Amino acid sequence: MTSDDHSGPDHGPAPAPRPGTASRPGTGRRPDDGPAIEAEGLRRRYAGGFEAVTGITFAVERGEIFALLGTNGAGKTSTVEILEGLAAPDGGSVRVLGHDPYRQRAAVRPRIGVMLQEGGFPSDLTVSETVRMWAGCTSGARPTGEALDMVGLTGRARVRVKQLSGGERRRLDLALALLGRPDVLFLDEPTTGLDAEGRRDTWDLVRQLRETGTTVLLTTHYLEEAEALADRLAIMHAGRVVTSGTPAEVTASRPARIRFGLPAGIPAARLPLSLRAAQQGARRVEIRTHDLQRALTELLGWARDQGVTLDGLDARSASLEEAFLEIARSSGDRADTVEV
Ligand SMILES: Nc1ncnc2c1ncn2[C@@H]1O[C@H](COP(=O)(O)OP(=O)(O)OP(=O)(O)O)[C@@H](O)[C@H]1O
Repeated sequence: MTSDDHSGPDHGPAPAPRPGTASRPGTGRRPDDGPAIEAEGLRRRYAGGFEAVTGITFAVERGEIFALLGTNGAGKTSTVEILEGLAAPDGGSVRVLGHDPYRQRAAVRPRIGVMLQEGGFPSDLTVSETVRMWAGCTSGARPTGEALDMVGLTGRARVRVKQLSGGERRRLDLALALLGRPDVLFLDEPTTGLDAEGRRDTWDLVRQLRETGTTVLLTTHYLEEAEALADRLAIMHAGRVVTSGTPAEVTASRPARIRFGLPAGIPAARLPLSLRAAQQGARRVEIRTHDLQRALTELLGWARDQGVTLDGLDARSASLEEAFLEIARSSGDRADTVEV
């Protein structure tokens, strides 16, 4: 595969010289200054005119883990493919390590690692043969043993790819993306199909890569993954970035939630006015609040005074999942929920 080949699976850096460090025309900035990834007003249109990415802007700083989240069909893959240089934007601009990843592919490709959703390896090769094959067209590749060790596949080196489990294939994909010691690593749903331990191992590896200065852009449907890993994130919906920031920033504006059940014979209407949430007769009550401590204190005080046991009491701060669901939901709050 050459560095200009835009077709098929494309994991690791291809052989090419490292890019020069001349200033970029018009910016006065050297390619090695500034964010690792910059997208400005980025658009992607498919045949028939459907616009999957409708002018998004974001930046990923060097050495940062950045998660791109979104509903199905939000436009994540369409965006990432442009960042990886696999497609040209239909509007706006994109820079990876200071270069246009599509037009200046030879400068960018050797410095990025790509883990696609579907790896597609020759299935008759063994794991170590596959890694050696990719290493053969990667300049400065890690030794095969090191790459396999990083992803926990050392014990499977002699196994044919077709005999690997889905999770093991994801790990092999990751090993190939890491082969060329990339400065920027693109991970498209890296832990899909991995068991809980494999997922944790991958998280540890991604954190170690950040320690050594690697920039990581990942897409994931696992919100706890984004919460655990991402320094910053963006949530996409219908081709737009709806919100972005640190996980704490994204959840900060969302209300906390208290849930409980009332005993039979105690209608929700008996709750203090400031907490009254449920319709008459509803058993499960959900209260949303921007002042969790105050609302909880009031609720517990009321329950004590009334001698009421709150069944299954559960109070929690807003999570990324809630922020995400709020964005994904087209309708408003449920009828038995109130914000206080
Ligand atoms: N080759 C294509 N031709 C036409 N439309 C496409 C093409 N690829 C993707 N789309 C459409 O573009 C939109 C965005 O798709 P994309 O794969 O980027 O979303 P995504 O956020 O990665 O979704 P998912 O989470 O389901 O993987 C979807 O409506 C999809 O149907």
